[in-house]
Amino acid sequence: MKINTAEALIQNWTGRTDPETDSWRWHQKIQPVQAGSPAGVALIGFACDTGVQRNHGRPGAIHGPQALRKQLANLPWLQTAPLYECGDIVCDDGDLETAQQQLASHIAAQLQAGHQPIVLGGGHEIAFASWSGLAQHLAAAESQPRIGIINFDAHFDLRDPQCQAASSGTPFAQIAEVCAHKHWMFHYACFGVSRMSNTPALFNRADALGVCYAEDLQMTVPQLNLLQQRLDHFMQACDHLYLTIDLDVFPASQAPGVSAPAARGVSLEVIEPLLIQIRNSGKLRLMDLAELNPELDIDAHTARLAARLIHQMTLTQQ
Ligand SMILES: N=CN[C@@H](CCC(=O)O)C(=O)O
Ligand SMILES: [Mn+2]
Ligand SMILES: [Mn+2]
Repeated sequence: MKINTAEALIQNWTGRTDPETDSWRWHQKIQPVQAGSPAGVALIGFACDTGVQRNHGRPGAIHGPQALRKQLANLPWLQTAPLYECGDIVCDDGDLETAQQQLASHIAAQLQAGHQPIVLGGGHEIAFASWSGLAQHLAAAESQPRIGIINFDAHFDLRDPQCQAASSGTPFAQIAEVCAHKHWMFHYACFGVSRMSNTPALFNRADALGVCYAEDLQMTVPQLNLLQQRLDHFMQACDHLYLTIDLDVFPASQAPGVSAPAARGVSLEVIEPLLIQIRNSGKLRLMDLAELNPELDIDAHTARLAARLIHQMTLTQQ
């Protein structure tokens, strides 16, 4: 495990500079986070594909944070909250568990400082670390925090960690185990899950754990209203939201740069309004983006899509 510091990474935030007034871009606004920085959005990288490798996927997500920052750098600045670079946790030695612990502590520290972290993955093993960071932070003030996990994903990622090493396929089952141990509710929604990409054993585990899910086939524009009602109902039962977006939820034509591209997928047309609903709920504490694999991307389509989602989620409610 190693750390890329915020001060080192800030040098990489370069891009176009325009002569007109009111033409700021992200690379001109981002600052390295410091103790006492006013509350803002805190970007943290998790450069890791050890979980994908353990899950027999295609490596490359370790380069995700760098590719994503490159696309974020040139976005026009429409945001109101300050934006901070907080560095990378790099898992370069196969020791996923240590890297996850480091990321969790880093996230908890940023939350404690009043920031809203956005974590740039990295394989979906990021989710166990992200949730653990939020849990650490909330446990300091609440005995039984009501956390809702919203995952946009073609997969449940509920593989049994008792039968296999922790990986990109196990994070939500790991979280369910920790919740059971702590007597916390496990409130998990998976939007976009595909019958073609999950065995019946995983659907059965989802049912046993009371997971709220919408299949890719149900996630169409005519169904959007119903999906919004279901999302609203899910969000009402919790106080804090952790949003995680596995980019393989999108059709392969929109997101080719992932380990396991979707044959069908769910279109941005449907996902974006749901994300805006989550943003506007006032309960979102933490989000991450998982599975961006620049080595498999085509003309950075997936990285651009991921950057758009981050842009959208950091806008103030209109
Ligand atoms: N995070 C990925 N999870 C999927 C990967 C599936 C695949 O590689 O085909 C899973 O374990 O089900
Ligand atoms: Mn997936
Ligand atoms: Mn996943």
